[in-house]
Amino acid sequence: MPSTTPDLPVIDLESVSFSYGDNLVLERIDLRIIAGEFVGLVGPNAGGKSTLLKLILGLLEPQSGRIRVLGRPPRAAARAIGYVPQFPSFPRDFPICVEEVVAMGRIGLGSRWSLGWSSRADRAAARKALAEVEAADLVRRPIGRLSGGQLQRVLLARALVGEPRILILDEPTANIDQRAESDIFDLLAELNRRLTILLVSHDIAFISEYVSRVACLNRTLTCHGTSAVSADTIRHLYGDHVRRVEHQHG
Ligand SMILES: Nc1ncnc2c1ncn2[C@@H]1O[C@H](COP(=O)(O)OP(=O)(O)OP(=O)(O)O)[C@@H](O)[C@H]1O
Repeated sequence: MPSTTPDLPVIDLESVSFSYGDNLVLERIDLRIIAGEFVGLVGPNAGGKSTLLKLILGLLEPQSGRIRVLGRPPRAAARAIGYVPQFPSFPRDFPICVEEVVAMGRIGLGSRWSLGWSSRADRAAARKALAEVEAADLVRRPIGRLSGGQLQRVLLARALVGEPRILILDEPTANIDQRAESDIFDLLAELNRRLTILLVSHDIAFISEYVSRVACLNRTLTCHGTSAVSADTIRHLYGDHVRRVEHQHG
């Protein structure tokens, strides 16, 4: 895989358009993310955020334009991406423990699963990833018995267990309280020391404290430095009726 140099964007979209049938969801999107950036992708409901992530992950193909991830077509680079989906991609009442859920993040990375169970190496990698997200104590816990914040940490560990170079997260803090949200973002700031991060959020005010750049998506894309994410930007994106969410940190 080509190495990440300052000249080679980690994620590069050139004039990408995508429609579901005749519903044009993304129009001529240009987005270039370089190594070490932490980009927040914001926008209204149905603005196309999840669709854009699916294109970068190689789960969808654009009708026009070009996407490169680490210089390669998205599918060829999929192993370099750790993905935290908007909702858990497994039933929460599934009778497995946290360690197995995290180890599943190694399926497809050459790990040897037999009869549906992970190898010793996979479980060791899972415990390492759980320690990194400060959730080592949850290792034997059934997945259905976690709080929202704990579940998000476990899903983050699952994304990290394949040792990706890029982390993509779709609304990772949607259903958790503010304290847990701050903790997750502190963790992401730490991970950003070695990983490039692209994160979808509804909460512009909150993420602008953490990210290096905000990309605003509502079928077309506009990018701002974090300081430019003003009340005007929010009004332009969401309309006057949308309340700006304020958070207290400290
Ligand atoms: N599989 C699909 N088939 C048809 N239309 C879809 C599909 N997935 C999404 N859409 C439509 O595409 C548009 C963009 O959806 P998308 O999920 O990308 O937006 P979003 O910005 O992530 O929204 P939200 O913030 O509500 O999660 C919406 O109008 C949605 O109804």
